[in-house]
Order: sequence, then structure tokens, then C-alpha cells
Amino acid sequence: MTLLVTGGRVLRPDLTVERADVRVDDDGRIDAVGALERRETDQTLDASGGIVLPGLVNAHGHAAMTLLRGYADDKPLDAWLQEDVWPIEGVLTPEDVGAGARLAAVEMIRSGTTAFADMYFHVGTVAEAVADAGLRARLGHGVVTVGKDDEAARADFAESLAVAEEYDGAADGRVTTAVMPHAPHTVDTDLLAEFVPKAHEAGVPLHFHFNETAEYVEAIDEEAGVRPGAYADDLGMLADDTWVAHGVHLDDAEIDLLAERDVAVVHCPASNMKLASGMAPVQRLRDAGVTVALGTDGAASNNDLDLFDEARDAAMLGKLAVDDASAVPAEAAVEMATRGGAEALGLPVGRIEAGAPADLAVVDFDAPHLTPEHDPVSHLAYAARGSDVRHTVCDGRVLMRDREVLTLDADAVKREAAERARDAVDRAS
Ligand SMILES: CSC[C@H]1O[C@@H](n2cnc3c(O)ncnc32)[C@H](O)[C@@H]1O
Ligand SMILES: [Zn+2]
Repeated sequence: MTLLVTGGRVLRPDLTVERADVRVDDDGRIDAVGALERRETDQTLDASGGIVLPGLVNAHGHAAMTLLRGYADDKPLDAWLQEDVWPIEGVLTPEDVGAGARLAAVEMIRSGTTAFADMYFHVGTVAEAVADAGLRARLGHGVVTVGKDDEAARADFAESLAVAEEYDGAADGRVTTAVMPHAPHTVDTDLLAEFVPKAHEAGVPLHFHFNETAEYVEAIDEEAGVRPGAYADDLGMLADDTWVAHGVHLDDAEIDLLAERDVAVVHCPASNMKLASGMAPVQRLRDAGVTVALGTDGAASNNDLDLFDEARDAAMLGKLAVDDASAVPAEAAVEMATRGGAEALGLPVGRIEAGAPADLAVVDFDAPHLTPEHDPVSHLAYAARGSDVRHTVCDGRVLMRDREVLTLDADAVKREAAERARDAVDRAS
């Protein structure tokens, strides 16, 4: 179906904003951008008073953790995971995970996110949710081997590779995959040494939590006597298609190593603040040439999936981290939420230009908190909210028109997720 997004302004790849229409071909790709002559299209979207952005990219998260939003707050990462999150995750069924992923999909579509990365389990039901929602995603089975016997640990890692091979290309090619060891210290070294080369041989990228807390760094130091950067590099985990989450506690050598290996880092400022994990060196990473993307992490440590919040938090926290108000400026925050995420996930999106897949979000600028408009990029980073998104398009398909989600029944999705979350809490207690 052809589509014309008309009457608005467009955020161009160089982050300038200009009056333009966007025409989408029936293959879901952008056909032309500019002041376009009226030509018959199957559908139109009215963008007047708004700015058309590349759909936002949420480069690290755990979608089904929407079920655990508000379930356990105000604890540091390890206590939160071990005392609250892992026990209840142990009772989640594939259907629960699917329901949580659908709720995440509704939330992301409503706030202009069109692509996301997901590390969880029961990945088949997450892939189904992505297919039904019309989103784009890079999915993987998260491997944790601590506390498992050899056989179960090996089976968990083997499942991550099998899942990556099974679901790659699902949802008409909108689903791609990765092998996802949870973190260097939560996965057995021998299994990493065995399976990382297998992932490379299969052409499947790697994604893992990296240097999220000081304790995560210490755990590797205690186990291997080196920093996690050197440890992961020795195991071949730092390849040019690897992207890592957090990168909060990095020393200079690790920043240089990530740059050298072309590994992207997903900054998750809200999760890092809530769990008091620390402040990532975002400006230093960018100065070193590392691609930095943004992620919400799971809704249980955020507690929403609004990437506009993440952009604002990234800009604010990036300044506080180095006591410099010029660090992580508005343009950097907007770039991380769009092109940075696309590059991290290896997706051909994140820019509005002819030939690119039509993944778009139209932000309505006609709101009191976006008035006056001195600088639209400033508003996108510091003032806009997910609820300002009026239309969302992925792969040329309209997922939300005038704030109505078209691909999923938002009320039914909310109802089912709330019921399943209540039942899971009962089963876990
Ligand atoms: C085995 S699937 C992924 C696993 O990761 C857990 N998780 C959620 N948030 C975080 C975080 O910030 N750091 C580390 N691990 C996290 C999630 O609950 C799943 O168990
Ligand atoms: Zn995470």
C-alpha cells in the first residue's frame, strides 16, 4: 500500500528540520522526501503542525517485564533480581510473556518507537507479538547459567543459538535475532568459549549486559583477574556486530577497546538511576567514536517504555556525569534515539531518506509544553513526550493513526496483561 505523510516538517539525517512530505512505496520503503507533487496514494497521514521523525529505536530491553512494572522498586540491581524478579520470572508461562510483550508493543507504538531489541525467554511468543503489532525487533533468548547444573547450562546456551536461527526473518523479515548471554559473570566461561564462535559461524550477533554495576566488574575481576573488557575480548565477545547494554563502569582502556572493535553501547539512563547503578560515560564514549544508542531496559526498572524520556534523561545525566552542561547536547540525544539505535542493532532504519524502510513517528508540536518553538531539536530532546506522538508507521504500514493503535486492541491487551500479572504474583507467592 502506498502512503503519503503530508503537510508536516521532516527531521533530515543531518538533524535539520524542513517542510517536506514523505512518500512511501508499496514495498514499505521511502520513495521520496520533499515538496512533493500531488500523486494518488492508497493512504495519507496528516502531519500538519507536526514533525516527522525516524521511528525511535529502543536498543535494549525486556518487553514482557511490563508485567512486573511496579512489582518491586527501590532496590539495587542484585537484590532486586535475586529477591524479587527472578523468583516471579520462574513462574511466567509462554502466554504470560506474549501478553507482556503485547503490552510493551502497544506502549512503544503509542510513544513512537518502531524497533526494539529484546532479551528474554519464551521468545516465540515475543516474535508473535512483534508480528501482530507490526513492529521491527531484534530478539534473543537470554542465557543465565549460574545456579544451573552442566546439562541445564549447556541446554540454555544451545537454546539461545537455536532460537536465533529459528526466528531470524520472522514477521516478514522484521524480526532479526541475536545470541544473548545475560552478562559475562552470569554465564559459565567454558560455555562462552564454546558458543561464542558458534554464534559467529552462524552469522548471529551477540548482545549482553556489560559493566552495569561496580559489582559486575568486580565479579569478573575476582573470577578471572582482569577487567570485563579484556575478558570479553579474549572470548571473542567484542565483534563489530556486538552491541552491549549499559557500559556504566568503563575505564579508558575499555572505552578504547569498544571503539576499536566497533561495539555499540546502549545507554539506559532511567534504569541506571533507578537501580543506582551509576552514570555511564556517554560523552567520552561518543568522543572516542563509539556508537551510543538508547534503551529503556525492562519496564520494572524504568518504569515505562517512553524513549523520549530516555533521550531527556540521557542529555541531563550526561551533563551531571561530567559536571559539564555542554556534554550530551540535544542533537546527541536525538541521534542516539534514532540513528544510534539503528546502527547498534544493524537495522537499515533511523534516517528519513529515499530507499530506507518507512519507519516513522509523527510528533504533534501543537502543545503548550512545546510552545514557543525556538529550536525543534531542543524540543525533541528536552520537552517532547511519548504522548505527543500522533501517528506511527513501521515498514510502510500505519500502526497508529491519530493516537489510535490499529494493529492491536489496546484495551484487550491491557486487560489480559493485568490479569496475567495478578495470576503470576499469586503463583509466585
Ligand atoms: C534471562 S533473560 C534476561 C534477564 O535479565 C534480567 N534483567 C532485567 N533488567 C536487568 C538489568 O538491568 N540488569 C541485568 N539483568 C536484568 C531480566 O529480569 C531477565 O531475567
Ligand atoms: Zn537489561
